[in-house]
Amino acid sequence: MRILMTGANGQLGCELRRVFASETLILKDLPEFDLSGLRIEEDVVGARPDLIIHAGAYTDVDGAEREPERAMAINASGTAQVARAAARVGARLLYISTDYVFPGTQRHPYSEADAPAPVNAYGLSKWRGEQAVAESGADALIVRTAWLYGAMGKNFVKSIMRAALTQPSLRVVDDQRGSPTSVEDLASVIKATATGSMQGILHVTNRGDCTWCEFARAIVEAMNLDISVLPISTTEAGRLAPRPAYSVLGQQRLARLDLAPRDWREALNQFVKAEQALVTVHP
Ligand SMILES: NC(=O)C1=CN([C@@H]2O[C@H](COP(=O)(O)OP(=O)(O)OC[C@H]3O[C@@H](n4cnc5c(N)ncnc54)[C@H](OP(=O)(O)O)[C@@H]3O)[C@@H](O)[C@H]2O)C=CC1
Ligand SMILES: Cc1cn([C@H]2C[C@H](O)[C@@H](COP(=O)(O)OP(=O)(O)O[C@H]3O[C@@H](C)C(=O)[C@@H](O)[C@H]3O)O2)c(=O)[nH]c1=O
Repeated sequence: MRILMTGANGQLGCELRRVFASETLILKDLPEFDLSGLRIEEDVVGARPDLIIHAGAYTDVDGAEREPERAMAINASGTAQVARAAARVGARLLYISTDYVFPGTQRHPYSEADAPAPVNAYGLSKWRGEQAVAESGADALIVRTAWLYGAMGKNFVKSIMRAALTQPSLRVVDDQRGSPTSVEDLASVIKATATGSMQGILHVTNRGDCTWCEFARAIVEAMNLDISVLPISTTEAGRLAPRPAYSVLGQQRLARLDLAPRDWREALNQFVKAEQALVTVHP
């Protein structure tokens, strides 16, 4: 199978390359492949893929608030080109989207049928991307995930692990709730749904939920460190972009497929141990 991956050098892209290593991979990322450019559709059509996994995106949430047009060009217009190309060549398309499409006003998990209403520019641009995928007529599955971490690239787990080794205490937001997700677990669900006929939207996260502060405490605990993690409010954190206060994604559709991933703590503990082992071997 010829698989075209966008965002191939990102944190999810690196894991997808590992999982799909036995297939013919067409890897796309900056600088040669720029989703904000005008040649994306032709480029993808020319590659004649059977499957497209579209993970490339502008993912800096505060950055998107500063330059919303650029986020929109990449995440919405770029995605529209990828989706049109998928429809033209008859390729199946998996588009990776986010919990940040939801407003966060609910206090029970969002289902695939709930209406998005993003509170920040990143979330809006990703939702526009979803709409373009749905309108393209391609054989497409929108995979919404959340709070991703993996060995490659920047993420919350690696930031907290670094900070915990150098700071006596940490201050972390305690009024936003979501579901941490390991790229390893997400990639195995992506693999399971890559072929087949599932369409529409699928929510995929690790099981369970927490606040960022609870997440940070679990990271510190997994590191066997005894430092305090102090809860703060979103306002105190002073980040530019608003974030949903609650963005837990309901997993009913995933459970029906018998694909429900592990509890977030189990996945996190394994990840932290592996990261620590790496640091011990290569100081
Ligand atoms: N990270 C998270 O917590 C979550 C992510 N998602 C979604 O999952 C997907 C993968 O995320 P993740 O791997 O974490 O993100 P990364 O930022 O690690 O990877 C995104 C990749 O896209 C590339 N990219 C950025 N701008 C462009 C552009 N103009 N043209 C082409 N490629 C570009 C990035 O390159 P460079 O690094 O050089 O900018 C990077 O390689 C994204 O679609 C994201 O929206 C969904 C939920 C949670
Ligand atoms: C590192 C850190 C973060 N925070 C807060 C800031 C923010 O409100 C919250 C999360 O911070 P981050 O900047 O790591 O995460 P953020 O960029 O909001 O993460 C999001 O990324 C995009 C791409 C997604 O799609 C989402 O699912 C989600 O993972 O935690 C602290 O309070 N203290 C800290 O030390």
